[in-house]
Amino acid sequence: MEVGFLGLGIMGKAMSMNLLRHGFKVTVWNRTLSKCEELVEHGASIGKTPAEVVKKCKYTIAMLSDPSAALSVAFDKDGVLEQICSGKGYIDMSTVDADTSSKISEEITKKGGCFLEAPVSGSKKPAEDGQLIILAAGEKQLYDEAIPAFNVMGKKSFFLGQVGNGAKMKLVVNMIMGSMMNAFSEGLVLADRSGLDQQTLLDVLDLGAIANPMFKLKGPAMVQNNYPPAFPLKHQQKDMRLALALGDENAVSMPVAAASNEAFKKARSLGFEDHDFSAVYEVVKAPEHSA
Ligand SMILES: NC(=O)C1=CN([C@@H]2O[C@H](COP(=O)(O)OP(=O)(O)OC[C@H]3O[C@@H](n4cnc5c(N)ncnc54)[C@H](OP(=O)(O)O)[C@@H]3O)[C@@H](O)[C@H]2O)C=CC1
Ligand SMILES: O=CCCC(=O)O
Repeated sequence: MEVGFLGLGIMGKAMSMNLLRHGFKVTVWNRTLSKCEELVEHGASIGKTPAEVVKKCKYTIAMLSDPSAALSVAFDKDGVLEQICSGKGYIDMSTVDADTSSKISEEITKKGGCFLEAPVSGSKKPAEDGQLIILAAGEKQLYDEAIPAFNVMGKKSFFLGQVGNGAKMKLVVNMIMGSMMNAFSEGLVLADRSGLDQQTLLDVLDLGAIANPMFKLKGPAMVQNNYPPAFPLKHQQKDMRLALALGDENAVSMPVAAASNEAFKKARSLGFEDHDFSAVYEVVKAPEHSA
């Protein structure tokens, strides 16, 4: 199966590498073209523009930072829309809001192409290990055709119906995750300031009802003030912002998420945007601190 892949950041690089490892023919494009080189060493071809990739491939996947990047790659000069046509599918796996996804879907469909949104749960390591959770919505036939690729990139795929449902599900999940990270950070600070050992807190948490892979993975690094970027904080803040907008649209009051968003915004303004999102711990610990 020949697929195009647009966007070779933390996630896109790992996902496209997995496709190559499993025998897919992959043509890659990245805004910063030099990032394509490592993939080429592993057998990928390069497309000079998103349009060139779409022209060459029946299926093209995108994994881009945010709504403005997703719109730009689809709509701008040399973008996806220039070459999408009947018989071709476009699968956007970026985390965006439902409106962005719907705009892209509408224009792809007008040109005769098929569209699927398919954001993912899971971070750098699950992407490397092909263990993502795929939250797809849109054209069911394209979903069925994409299953061989999804099976390589993920451990489970959900088909959630009409375009927008995948985006919304992803934002709900990340809203919960961002709020949990803030509560976890407060707990680590409270343990420390009240004279408890933080490692013991991690051990206690890991044995109880609120044990979870995120605390287990990030906790030991956080207590060492170490935040190697797996999920960049700027993207978590984008997801909190988009989830809060979804809350506004649906008149859902989310004071916990709103307070968490403030902490992520503060962390961004202090220079932690490219650190892992667990760096929000720095703000909870010492709001006056800077990176
Ligand atoms: N990291 C994670 O744990 C997870 C991330 N996600 C989501 O996946 C998406 C990608 O995340 P991740 O790989 O971590 O992000 P990165 O910041 O590592 O990569 C972002 C990618 O988007 C590209 N990009 C940014 N702006 C533009 C633009 N205007 N035009 C074209 N390309 C652009 C970048 O290109 P360039 O290299 O040129 O900057 C890069 O390829 C995001 O939506 C994120 O929320 C979802 C699940 C987990
Ligand atoms: O969007 C990023 C999600 C990160 C994760 O699920 O661990």
